[in-house]
Amino acid sequence: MKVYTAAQMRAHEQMAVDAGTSFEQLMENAGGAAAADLLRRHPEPARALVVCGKGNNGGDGLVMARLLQAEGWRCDVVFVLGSELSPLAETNRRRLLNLAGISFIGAQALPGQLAQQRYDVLIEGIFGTGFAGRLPAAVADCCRLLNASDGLKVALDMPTGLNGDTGDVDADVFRAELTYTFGAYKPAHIMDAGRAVCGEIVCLDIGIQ
Ligand SMILES: NC(=O)C1=CN([C@@H]2O[C@H](COP(=O)(O)OP(=O)(O)OC[C@H]3O[C@@H](n4cnc5c(N)ncnc54)[C@H](OP(=O)(O)O)[C@@H]3O)[C@@H](O)[C@H]2O)[C@H](O)CC1
Ligand SMILES: [K+]
Repeated sequence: MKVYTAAQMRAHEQMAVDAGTSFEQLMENAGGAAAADLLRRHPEPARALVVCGKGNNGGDGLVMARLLQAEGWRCDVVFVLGSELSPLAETNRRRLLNLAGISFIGAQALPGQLAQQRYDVLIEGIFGTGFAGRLPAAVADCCRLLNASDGLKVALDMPTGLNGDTGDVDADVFRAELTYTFGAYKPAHIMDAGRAVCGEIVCLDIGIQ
């Protein structure tokens, strides 16, 4: 079992890029592998909420949204840390514009939306390996809302509020039922406190060593 810290992930990602795979392709591989597994579990078109931060963890969610909508899913996308995204997340946000089945909802509208709309799947791409420090209040509020909502709770790489390197768990951590991690497990995935908030953990190949 491969277990990589955030720094080791960055090093292996760079090795893959040096060997000819672009960062963009790595993100496509991550979102693509997660979407493929989800589609095997839910072959019928369903309705998903994709909650994104501003980094590449959210970018993985945006790739998933595109691939799920291509299979007839309806995906609502929300950005909880503003609209200034990482370059790769922005590229994948643009790819969603004008696609049937994709709607963008404002972060302010999320509580009302969750009260009136039942989602089959909640995909959380707020923070991954780039997370450090404490959860911002807006993110903690969002995680509480998501935790109280129906629908399969899916975390990308790690549930937001779980530090992948240290295993520290915030009180308002997203409580996932399924965690898709990419390239390798992260230290928190094999710690008891971390495992308790990840649900089933599926490690997906994205083309790094
Ligand atoms: N490593 C790989 O091979 C691949 C990784 N993928 C996915 O990308 C994420 C990691 O993406 P990254 O952009 O590095 O980081 P995150 O998306 O987790 O978040 C970074 C942004 O979050 C901000 N941040 C961090 N901590 C806080 C905090 N406490 N409060 C507020 N904001 C925070 C940070 O901003 P800074 O200003 O602090 O720098 C970043 O903007 C990985 O987990 C995978 O899901 C690829 O898609 C595939 C290859
Ligand atoms: K996440």
